[in-house]
Amino acid sequence: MRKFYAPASIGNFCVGFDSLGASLAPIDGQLLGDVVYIEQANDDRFECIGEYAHKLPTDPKENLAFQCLTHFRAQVKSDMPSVSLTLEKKLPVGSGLGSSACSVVATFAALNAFAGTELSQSQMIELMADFEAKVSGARHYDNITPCYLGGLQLTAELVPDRALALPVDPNWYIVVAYPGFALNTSKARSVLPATLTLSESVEFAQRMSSFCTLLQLNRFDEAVVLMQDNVAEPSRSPLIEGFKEAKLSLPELGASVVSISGAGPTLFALCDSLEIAQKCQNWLKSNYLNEQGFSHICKIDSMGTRELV
Ligand SMILES: Nc1ncnc2c1ncn2[C@@H]1O[C@H](COP(=O)(O)OP(=O)(O)OP(=O)(O)O)[C@@H](O)[C@H]1O
Ligand SMILES: N[C@@H](CCO)C(=O)O
Repeated sequence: MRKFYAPASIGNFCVGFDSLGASLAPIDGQLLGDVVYIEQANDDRFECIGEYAHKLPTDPKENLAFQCLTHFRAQVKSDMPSVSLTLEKKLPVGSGLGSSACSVVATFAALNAFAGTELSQSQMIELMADFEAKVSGARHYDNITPCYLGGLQLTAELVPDRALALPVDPNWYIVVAYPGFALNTSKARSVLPATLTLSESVEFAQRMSSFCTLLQLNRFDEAVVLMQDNVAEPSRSPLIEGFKEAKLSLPELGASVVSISGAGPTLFALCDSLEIAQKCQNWLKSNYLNEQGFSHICKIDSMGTRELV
């Protein structure tokens, strides 16, 4: 039996709507992401287990991981031996942590390794993005590529090889807080502005391009100052109970940035010390999470999807 783990990620990373994404590694070593188990079998079998399995449709045909298996057999390797595939669903659905991307990326990574197909990185990314597009209502790569490759990625159709890794400040701590309720990505996309004015578009381009360039120059503190989301956050924040209060309170505790992770409702706070991160996490535990919620203090994961041994 082989096991593949795909980590959670923060889409948009505040300043790069649909174009920046960061992979997450909790500092306590917990696995925050989905795991796929694969082994040869007499016929194709699929099972979904884990803490959030009950939140997914019971019909395997409606599970993205099973759909990836069917697609891989039909389009990539029809003579692949039969497999038993198990998805351990460890991330809540509709969380803003790239939950569907985790299932898709872990499954394709497992199938590619099991079948020995050795698809190129670009082929893998395209396969994965096709499935992300099915559920979120738009083709975007900002959960797929950080989840697959690790790191903070500038990632979009126009980006060479779909992804360019950016340097990150080794001092950054990222507190993620999932409040305990779901927000469907397609719903969170339906409230977005249909158009941006010329000045809004120019400001977005200036922020994102300067942010990426400053990271390349290791001028991290100046990059962080530019982290403001004028594209998605204003229309999405009313959908997320408690977000506005957190956005006001966490900077008083020292957070450098507070923003929505992906489509929400998970919130992330970027902090430049562990002490600040712990204070922010305590506040979030008392004021943002319900009984189903959770929070982790993370670093940016540098490994992406990997086989667990
Ligand atoms: N293995 C799976 N993992 C996650 N979602 C799945 C899976 N299989 C099917 N789905 C369905 O896909 C949809 C995913 O919705 P959505 O894009 O809002 O969630 P998400 O990917 O979990 O969100 P986010 O990227 O914000 O974490 C849901 O309707 C869910 O039932
Ligand atoms: N960039 C996507 C991420 C979805 O998790 C969005 O904000 O809708």
